[in-house]
Amino acid sequence: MSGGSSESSPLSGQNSLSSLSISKDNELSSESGCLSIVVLGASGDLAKKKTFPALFHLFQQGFLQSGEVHIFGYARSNLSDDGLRERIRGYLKGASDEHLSQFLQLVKYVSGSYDRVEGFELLNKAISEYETSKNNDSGSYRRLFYLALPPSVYPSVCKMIRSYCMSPSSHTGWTRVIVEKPFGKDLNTAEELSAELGQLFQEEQLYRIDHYLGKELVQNLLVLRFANRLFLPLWNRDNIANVQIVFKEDFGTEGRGGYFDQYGIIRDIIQNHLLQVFCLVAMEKPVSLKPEHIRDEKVKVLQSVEPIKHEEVVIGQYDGYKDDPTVPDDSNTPTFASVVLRVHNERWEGVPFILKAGKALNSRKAEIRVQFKDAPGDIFRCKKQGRNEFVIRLQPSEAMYMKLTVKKPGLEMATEQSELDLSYGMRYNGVKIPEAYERLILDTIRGDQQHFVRRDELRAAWEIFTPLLHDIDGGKLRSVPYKPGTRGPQEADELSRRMGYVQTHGYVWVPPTLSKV
Ligand SMILES: NC(=O)C1=CN([C@@H]2O[C@H](COP(=O)(O)OP(=O)(O)OC[C@H]3O[C@@H](n4cnc5c(N)ncnc54)[C@H](OP(=O)(O)O)[C@@H]3O)[C@@H](O)[C@H]2O)C=CC1
Ligand SMILES: O=C1O[C@H](COP(=O)(O)O)[C@@H](O)[C@H](O)[C@H]1O
Repeated sequence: MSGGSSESSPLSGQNSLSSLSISKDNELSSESGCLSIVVLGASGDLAKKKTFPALFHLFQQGFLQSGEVHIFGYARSNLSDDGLRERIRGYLKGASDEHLSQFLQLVKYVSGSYDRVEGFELLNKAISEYETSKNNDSGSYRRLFYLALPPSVYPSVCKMIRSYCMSPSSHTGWTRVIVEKPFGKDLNTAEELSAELGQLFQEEQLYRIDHYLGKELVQNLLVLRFANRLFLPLWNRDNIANVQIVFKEDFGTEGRGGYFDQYGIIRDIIQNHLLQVFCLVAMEKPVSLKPEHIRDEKVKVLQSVEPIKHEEVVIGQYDGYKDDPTVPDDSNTPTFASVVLRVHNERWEGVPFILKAGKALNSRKAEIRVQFKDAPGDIFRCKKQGRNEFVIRLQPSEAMYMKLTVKKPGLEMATEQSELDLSYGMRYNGVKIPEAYERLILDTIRGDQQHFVRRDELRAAWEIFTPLLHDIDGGKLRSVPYKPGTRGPQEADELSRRMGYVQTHGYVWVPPTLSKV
């Protein structure tokens, strides 16, 4: 790995990948020069809770180096450099005061509106001053814009960036733009947004972020599926009865009711995060690990999804959701949904994929549960012990475990359900698992689009959900009420049963301990 800057990073600089990028043929190539990272919407929630902490962690690990990088916050609020630094300081954890102040010194603030020339001219001036101050004639000028903003201002902000803030053509380098979801509200609005941004930037410059693609166990899915002989012959309709991809939160919309009510849980979680996970579980093996090969396969599997049937959907809304003054009294917006996807291809015909997400439920977790069919000719008569299940828990406490039937230890020939267990906390004790945003911002700097959503992928995703969303918006499906702190509507468990999911009864997990060797 090449070192890049001569100025030292807090952690010795041995991670200095700020100067490495993944070229089109997936080889690492080196880049040096100035890197300007601009966080637009710097005064907002996402910026302070996710974007700046992610940048800080990259800095701490030496991926961003003082000598090469400068960070600009841009927003309408009237703040000074120190004002922004104070605002984000409390969210930057786990470092010495010295590292923290080194990082904060890299952060500058520019105030301006999102649709006026003056602000963007000021921003460009600030970036250029930094670039020329580095006396960087041979190196490249790299400009990364992170849009931590409501999507309504994406088009005007992107026009301004395109007109006033691009990396100067007098130097080598690049301009890249990270855009946050929601990418539209349905197929038409998403296509309009794509067309507007597409007129301003090449697809290679646009990074549509879905932070679930940055989670450790989501990134593990391709390795798991395609590097393990064990799974290759099993991963299909002959062996798998059903797949559940589940997101649960144990809190409600909490002050975000106004935003949430415009979108609902399908647009907020299922159409993007869970569908991305679904792609990685269901897609065919890509030709190689090149981003385009992977994304080609994702598009193919999305295009093989059949139209969603109303009778294979349950939507719900928790009691008390409408107490939020920003939510209309007659809102039908779902805070819970369970939606069955069916893939019309040779591998998956007949296997239901149940995508379930809900707020204000009984627990917080995100997991993939692959349930296998019963073993034929069961001489142990052990069906009561449950089916094999392979569970990948994305959060909290990353783990993957295979529930399987074993002989109960003892003199009798009795069976019970147990597990092969890979709990990351135990197996990778002390290893820090990177935050999703951290990883994805680093990918952007490296020019690796593998974990970002391509335009045709987005289109295919909206094609699946738009008819259902329009029917919900038009009142053709009604949200069933459910009590906060429960599993959601009973109708959803009923739907899972109808889809062939067989719940295991009597399985008790005993967390492993090495103390009784
Ligand atoms: N390494 C580790 O950390 C391991 C942990 N464990 C723990 O052991 C416990 C049991 O594991 P496991 O059996 O996999 O998970 P659970 O018992 O939590 O859930 C199993 C499945 O049953 C569903 N379910 C739960 N209650 C009902 C109900 N009343 N009606 C219909 N469906 C229901 C769940 O749905 P839903 O998803 O909606 O809740 C889920 O799909 C869990 O807490 C698990 O985290 C087990 C093995 C390894
Ligand atoms: O995108 C979103 O994700 C969060 C959940 O993210 P996680 O990484 O904590 O699982 C969710 O709370 C929010 O509603 C949604 O917009």
